[in-house]
Amino acid sequence: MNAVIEARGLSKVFHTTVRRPGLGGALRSLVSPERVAKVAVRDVDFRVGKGELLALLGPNGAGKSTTIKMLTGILTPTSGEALVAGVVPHRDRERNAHNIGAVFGQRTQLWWDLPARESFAILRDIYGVPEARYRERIDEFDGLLELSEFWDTRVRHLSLGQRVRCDLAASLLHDPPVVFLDEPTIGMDVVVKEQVRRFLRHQVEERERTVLLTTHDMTEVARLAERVVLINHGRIVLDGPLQEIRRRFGGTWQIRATLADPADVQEIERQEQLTGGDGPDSPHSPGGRPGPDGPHSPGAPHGGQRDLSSLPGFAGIGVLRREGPRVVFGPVGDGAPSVHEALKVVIGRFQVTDLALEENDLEDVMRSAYLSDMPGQQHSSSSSAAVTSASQGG
Ligand SMILES: Nc1ncnc2c1ncn2[C@@H]1O[C@H](COP(=O)(O)OP(=O)(O)OP(=O)(O)O)[C@@H](O)[C@H]1O
Repeated sequence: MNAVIEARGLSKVFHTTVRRPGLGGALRSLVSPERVAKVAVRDVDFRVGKGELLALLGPNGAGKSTTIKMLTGILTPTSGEALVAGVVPHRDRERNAHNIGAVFGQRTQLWWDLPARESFAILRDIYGVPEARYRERIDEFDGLLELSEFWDTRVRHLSLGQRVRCDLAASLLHDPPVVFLDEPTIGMDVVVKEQVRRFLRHQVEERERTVLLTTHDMTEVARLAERVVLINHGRIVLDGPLQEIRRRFGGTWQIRATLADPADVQEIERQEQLTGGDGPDSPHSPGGRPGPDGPHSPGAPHGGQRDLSSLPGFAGIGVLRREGPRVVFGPVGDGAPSVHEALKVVIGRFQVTDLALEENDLEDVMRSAYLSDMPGQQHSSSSSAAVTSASQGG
């Protein structure tokens, strides 16, 4: 992959002065200030290719904004290197500014007392955008974000959703190949969020921009990101496709199917007997929906019980429950496929008359992923996702 954004061993340590409690403590702090080092980002490596949207995810205080600030040149890394469109951001801020657009959801780059139209004209002049190009882009952005209805309103009077739409358009006026978005849709209503997501998809798919996005909104992640980097305590704990994260931390899907062919039902019965299953709907069968803790949760089939792995293509797929021809398939073990892969296998092998899917909510998946990043926990490695075991950072 030809990387457009590259972080190599990127680290940032903040040094802050702590105030001791009480009046005596305050006086002592004045005379001999106590300095503490906070490692916000440690040894972070990732690459993002042209036309790729990567979601940088992690709990509060994980180090996402600090990483973005180093990649935009706002902060200088303590060690390691950032390279964005061939430029080291903090060393060549001017060239970097021409290559990137950035939106920090909580702040604006527009002039508070000017109407949006005038802010845009100033940015056009700063970046030297030719008039014809400027018109073209404004038309494109207006078509996607409906800016003209508040074009002449002072920025200070815009609603949050209107202001962020303006900020998004403003950040792309100079046609940068790289865009950084730090929680761009925070506080927006669902309609505006969807509009912004369509806009971002357009920028990635049609304009081949490279986008690095942080968000706590899992719907956003599901709609926009194919690949995610998960950061916790300043370290990368996982870098891989969203499907891989679902598989690893949220292997709790179910496929409910009614088999049309009695021969298929017999085949399943045979497999159940072969793998030492307790038979359909025994008191020992897993019963309800597996828990949110992944394949090893108490509800998931385990230890080969009702495992269908010996059927071609069924590795990692088992029977959770069965009542005659009505079968509930679910994941078995660490190598379980995603619900979409499993669905292909099930309908490829069996004729079904009735089908329903249930997949774990992405919020639950991410909660499991965040919680799994505890000292002493090891993630097993995988072919399609680079996984690093992380210890708790300071
Ligand atoms: N200027 C600073 N001085 C000292 N510590 C800082 C500074 N900026 C950030 N930190 C600390 O670095 C850590 C990472 O913060 P950062 O803002 O990067 O997290 P984040 O993942 O973006 O969190 P959130 O999702 O809450 O925005 C936090 O512990 C934070 O307190």
